[in-house]
Amino acid sequence: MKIKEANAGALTNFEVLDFLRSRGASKDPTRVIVSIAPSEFKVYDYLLESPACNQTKEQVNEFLTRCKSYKLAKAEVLNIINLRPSQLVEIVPMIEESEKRFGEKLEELVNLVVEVLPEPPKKAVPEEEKNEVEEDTVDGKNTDEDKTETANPEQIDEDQTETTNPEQIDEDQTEENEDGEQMETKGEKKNSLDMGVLDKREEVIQAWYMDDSDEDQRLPHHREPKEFVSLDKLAELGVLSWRLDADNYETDEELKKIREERGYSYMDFCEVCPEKLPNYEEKIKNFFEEHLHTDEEIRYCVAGSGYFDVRDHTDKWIRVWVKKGGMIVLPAGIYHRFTLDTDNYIKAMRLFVGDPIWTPFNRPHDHLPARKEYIENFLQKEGGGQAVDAAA
Ligand SMILES: CSCCC(=O)/C(O)=C/O
Ligand SMILES: [Fe+2]
Ligand code: NI
Repeated sequence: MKIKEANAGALTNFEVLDFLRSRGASKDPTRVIVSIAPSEFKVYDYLLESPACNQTKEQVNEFLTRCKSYKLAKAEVLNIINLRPSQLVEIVPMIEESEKRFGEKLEELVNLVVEVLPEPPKKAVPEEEKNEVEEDTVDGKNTDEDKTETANPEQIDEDQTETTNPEQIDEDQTEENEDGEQMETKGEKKNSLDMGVLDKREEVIQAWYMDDSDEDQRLPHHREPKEFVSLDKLAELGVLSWRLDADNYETDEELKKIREERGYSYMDFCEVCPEKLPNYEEKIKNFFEEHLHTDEEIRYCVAGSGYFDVRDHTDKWIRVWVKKGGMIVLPAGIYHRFTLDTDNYIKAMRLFVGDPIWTPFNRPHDHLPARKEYIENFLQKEGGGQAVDAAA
């Protein structure tokens, strides 16, 4: 993460801590190997004792999404995430005219904070200081009204279905993609509060590990507690994702660029619902049979939503929820399946390199070159975890 524009907006303490960790900051007492300045280590040590220490990107995203209905100011959201108020007396000083604006809903907001954001680390307070601390703070936490508790991050400068309207674009226009297909457009909004989520894709694409229940496939099937999977983790499995402007897909330059770079010359739409999809019941059943394709499966959700389930390195199911604006690429050879969610509707743009082949190869189909290549490229890579022999 590079901060290119100072004062572009404040980051949450969690983001600063995440950044420092990504650069190698750890509790390792020697602190000589990593290229972190002593002043940055001070920030790191401070943050380790703050609520940011136990937060995850998924939790912060969930909070950012769920607190939107309260129409809080950015500074208010920032303070809430950084300080994690767990009682009314703690949240009141963080919100301007809290009583007038929220009344009883303030309690709801506190409940949301407590539900979504984890408890901060317990401070080891020396006996003799205990009384003093209790006098100055509410519940052991500083609630100074004027203070926006951020770690001043600007200063860290570092360097087979029915189709409609099939379309074929000229394949010669396409170029080999070098890398960076996952990159966000440069010069966009830079911080989580502006974006509403830490990664704008995560507003329309979320992933989590599934439970083992046999209940209705259209239910979310979260584990208890929820175990979210980041989009970066999905990319390690070869699952790429973008957030695009689904209301303007005809003219969307970003989509055009992706299609050109990746050679997606073919395009059509697939609407999954009983009224629009012939042999609906049979198709729904087939989509949910675990299978692979010998080419990428590219789906861009332009309306509705649905679940694409993919297997991870250890053969566990990850559920990828794709909503309007979310586009994903499942690599050739990955075992996966698809189901509608309880809203029972999706309209997806299907893209393909050249003439489309939709054939699903139901598991097991491990002898196929596409499967072998997938294992080699994604499951046997360093840090890729235990590769799975699906034939077993
Ligand atoms: C939303 S597109 C229908 C699902 C599909 O085409 C497929 O291949 C799932 O694996
Ligand atoms: Fe598929
Ligand atoms: Ni398919």
